[in-house]
This record gives sequence, C-alpha cells and structure tokens, in this order.
Amino acid sequence: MEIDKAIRESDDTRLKTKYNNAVYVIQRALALYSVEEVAFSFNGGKDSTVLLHLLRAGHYLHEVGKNLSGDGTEITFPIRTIYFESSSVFPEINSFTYDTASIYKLQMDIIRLDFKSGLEALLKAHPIRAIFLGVRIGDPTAVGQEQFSPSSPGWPAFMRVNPILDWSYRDVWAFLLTCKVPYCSLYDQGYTSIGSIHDTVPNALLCHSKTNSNEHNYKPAYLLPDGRLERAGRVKKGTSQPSTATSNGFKQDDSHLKRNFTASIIAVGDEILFGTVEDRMMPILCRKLHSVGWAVSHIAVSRNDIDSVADEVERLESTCDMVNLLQYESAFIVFVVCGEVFIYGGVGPLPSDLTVAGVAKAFGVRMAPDEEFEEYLRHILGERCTGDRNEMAQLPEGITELLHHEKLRVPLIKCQNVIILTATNASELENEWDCLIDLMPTNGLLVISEPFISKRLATTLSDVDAAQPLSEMCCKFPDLYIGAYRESRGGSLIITVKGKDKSRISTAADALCNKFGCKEIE
Ligand SMILES: Cc1cc2nc3c(=O)[nH]c(=O)nc-3n(C[C@H](O)[C@H](O)[C@H](O)COP(=O)(O)O)c2cc1C
Ligand SMILES: Nc1ncnc2c1ncn2[C@@H]1O[C@H](COP(=O)(O)OP(=O)(O)OP(=O)(O)O)[C@@H](O)[C@H]1O
Ligand SMILES: [Mg+2]
Repeated sequence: MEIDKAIRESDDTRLKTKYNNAVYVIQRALALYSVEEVAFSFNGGKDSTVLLHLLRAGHYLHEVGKNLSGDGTEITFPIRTIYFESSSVFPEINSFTYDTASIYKLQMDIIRLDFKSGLEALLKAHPIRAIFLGVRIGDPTAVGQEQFSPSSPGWPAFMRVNPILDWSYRDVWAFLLTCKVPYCSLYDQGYTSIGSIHDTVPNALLCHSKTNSNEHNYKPAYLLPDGRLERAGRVKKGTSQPSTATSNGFKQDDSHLKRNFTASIIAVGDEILFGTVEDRMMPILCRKLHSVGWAVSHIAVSRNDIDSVADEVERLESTCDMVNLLQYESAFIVFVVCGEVFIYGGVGPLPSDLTVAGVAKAFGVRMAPDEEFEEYLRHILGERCTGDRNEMAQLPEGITELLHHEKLRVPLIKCQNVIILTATNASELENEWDCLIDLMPTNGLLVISEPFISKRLATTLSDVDAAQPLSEMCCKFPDLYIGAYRESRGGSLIITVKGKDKSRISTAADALCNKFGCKEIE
C-alpha cells in the first residue's frame, strides 16, 4: 500500500507517530462499525485529502489484518463518501473533488442540501452510524471535540470520528508532500484554508510582489511559516472589506500588512507567590523579547498546581492567531497578531513540577510517553531517570515538538505556541534564549521583527495638567505606545513614546515637546 510504504520509509518520526495514531483511530472505528455503517465527509480541502489517504491506508491495514492469507492487492475502497456541493464552492475545489473520486474509485454521494438536512436524508436512506471528518484542533468547529464525538444536540444522531484532530498545519503538509498525493491547485496559489468563494482569499502572509509591478504572486501553502495563521485568508463574517478589495477579496498590498508580534510570559512557582524567592527571569525575558521587536502583552505568576497552570496557559495562548482589520487614516491595515507564550518553573521530576501537565490540560490532551525525550533523559540521567511511572518522559500528546540544539542537554519542549523553558537562573536563560534565536530560521520560531524605537521625554507638569493633552496624543497616534510614569512623586513626569516607525515617533515626540515644553532624555 503506497501510503503506508511512504510513511514507513520516511525518517520523519513525528509524522510517523501522527500517522500511526490516526490509522489506529480509523481501525478502531472500523472495528466498532461495519463498513456500511460509516461514511467519509470529503470536500476536496487539504485536511479531507489527508483523511482520504489515511482512510485508504487504515482500511487496507484493517482488511489485511482480518485476512492473513491474501496480500491485499485486491482491496478497493468501499467507504461511502459524501460531498456537500454548494453553488459558492471554488471551481478548482469542485473539479479536484470529482477528479479524486474518479482516480480512487470513490463511491461518492453528492448532496445539494445544507449540512443538517443533507445528513438527515443520508441517515434515513443508509444505516450510517459514524462519519469521518478532517476536522483539526484550531478549526473553529473543533471546539470541545474529541477523536470520537457524538454529533451536537439538534443534529441528526451519528458519531463524528476525527482521526486528524491533533494534527498541526505542518503535519498536514508533511503528509501530503511525503506521500506525493495530488491536492487542490489553489493551495499552490497561496490559499491555506478554503471555505467558499465569498469568504476566502489567498493568505497575505504568502504574498510577494513582483519587482517594479503591482502584480502579486503567492507562494504555495506549504511554505506558510506559522500554521496558526492558516486562516488569515478567511474573511470574517460581518467584516467589511477594505476599500481596495476586489471581487475576490483583498487586493493585497504589502504596505498594508503589519505583523504584530506579542508574547506572554508565565512564571510558575509557589515560592514567588510567597515572596520567598524573587523572580529575576521575567524582566530579562521581557527585555530579550523586546530586543527582537516582540511586545510582551501579559505576564503572570502561577502556583505549582495543574489547574492554575492550565488556566493561565488557556487564557494566554488564546490571544494568538488573531487577524484584525484596523482603519487608520483611511487605509486599512491588516494586523496579524502572532502570539507566543513562554512558561518556566515547575519543570522536572519533583512532586511540585506540574507545569508540563498543566500545559497538556490547557490543550485538552493527555500526557503520553515520548520515546525521543526519554532517550535524552536516559542519556544524561541513566536508567532511573524518569521515575517509577516514567513521569519525566511524559509529554502532552500530539501537540509537542522538541526543539533540539547542540548547546542544550535536553531539547526544549514546545506545545503549539507555548514554549517551556527549563532555565532556573539568568545564565541558563541566556543560553536557552540564544538557542531559540539560532533555531529561528529553521522552524519559524521567534521571527525577528523590526526593533522597537523609543524616546523618553521629561516634563515638570503635574499629572492633572498632563492628563488631557496626553490622552489627545494617544488618540492622534493610535499606532504608537504613549505612556507616562514617575520615578518619585516630586520628580519629573517621564513620557515614553514607543513604536516601530521612526518618523511617526519623531512627529509624536515633537508634538509632545511643543505641547508640554518637555525635554528628551536618554
Ligand atoms: C458530516 C458533517 C457533520 C457535521 N456535524 C456537525 C455537528 O454535529 N455539530 C455542528 O455544530 N456542526 C456540524 N457540522 C458542521 C461543521 O461543524 C461546520 O459548520 C462546517 O464543516 C463548515 O461550516 P462553514 O461552511 O460554515 O465554515 C457537520 C458538518 C459535516 C460536513
Ligand atoms: N462541503 C463539504 N462536504 C463534505 N465534507 C465537508 C464539507 N465541508 C467540510 N467538510 C468536512 O469538514 C472537514 C473540515 O473542513 P475544513 O474546511 O476545516 O477542512 P478542509 O476543507 O479539509 O481543509 P481546509 O482547512 O484547507 O479548507 C473537512 O475535512 C470535511 O471532512
Ligand atoms: Mg475547507
């Protein structure tokens, strides 16, 4: 079976694990339900294309497992395939769906009704009890779903089976490219997630303009460096289109695209909360992030307790992956907020070391042994390294990436956008930071953004006198940070102007100097 062979021959261990888990889910479903009782929901999108080939492999392995005498060469794909065809589908998606059905001899039912009515009619006509879907964590519809999830209340009753629920954007592309299977041509034209013609445009993050021309070209979807921005080409319902929009969405213009890099930091430690230990790492990390153009939007200190860590991670990690439209001086700027969460403290074999488990809980996944990580631990700690129940080698399942660097004894753990640092003091943090920066070109971590530029001005005005003119300045320069603080009650009021555009900062600083008669300070 060519898919199974391609994965087995690949040296991508992460992809192998994902593949094995997904095929296991498929085989479990095929053991629970007869082939007449299952259906595959296929729409020509990349996720459902991955699922098609996983189902082909899973079904093949299931049949070969049942009938040990044959070699399986005669096995065809009998799972009923359903496609909800709509008038607003991209023609490329439609023809890819039909072509695929013909290549792989799918028995495809075309349904021209809305999802609910179509499913109702399907379940009436056939004994279907379970439907395979290419839903992945991160899809808006995945919220609260597991690999096996009954359909929602108010929907016809069936089991939703989601074998690739825990796959990342990168996993999807690793699979399609490793298996060399055909996918819809729109993905080679900058589309990264495809809905209808009314709500989908190419992803601006893949746009590059031809020199000396207004023409825009797009790189293929698999080059998107940050999978969390997969849906950046989806126009949110109710969002008005920018004035430069064409009938097919945004007329992209690089000058209108701004990436806002923000990070959040969580320190874990009861001792910090008792006041017994002073956290020296937080300000260092803030400065480091600032130095590469990242703004720190939140810092938090959590107890050494799974639920407290999970609550903080859940709150902070959800601030990423936002695409905002901001109207600014009659032009629209697309702000893409890329968020990274750094967490440290509470990592290790002690009973209070519950940070990693808290991260798993935040993402709703279980902790499972990670062979590769175990090998590292064994290498430095010997046989008894991982505790009686292998605790230290247990990592959040399906969302973990190990970040290797020659200067790290043990790789850093990254769970989606949460980076777990193991540093316990400033010099260890320095080392881990340098490694992260080194790793940046290969895995898109910590993209170095334009640096922040800031000016500080001092005035003798009282807070009461400064308040009103300062708030006017904030409204006039919404793209800049303008804040004020005092080092002592009787001293000067220090105004900070910060941003990334030098000329805007100078204009704002000049205006402030005129208004307040203040002086620039170092
Ligand atoms: C086979 C199938 C089963 C679905 N089951 C459910 C369900 O149980 N509950 C639900 O809220 N939506 C269900 N949906 C709808 C999807 O969650 C989602 O709305 C759809 O895939 C994409 O919607 P959009 O076109 O509005 O983006 C189902 C869709 C399909 C194709
Ligand atoms: N019109 C449809 N017909 C059949 N199944 C559908 C349809 N729309 C969605 N689905 C099911 O829901 C899943 C999730 O849809 P989603 O749009 O997130 O993924 P995709 O279309 O496979 O890939 P992409 O994210 O690139 O659009 C699909 O993989 C498919 O199983
Ligand atoms: Mg889609």
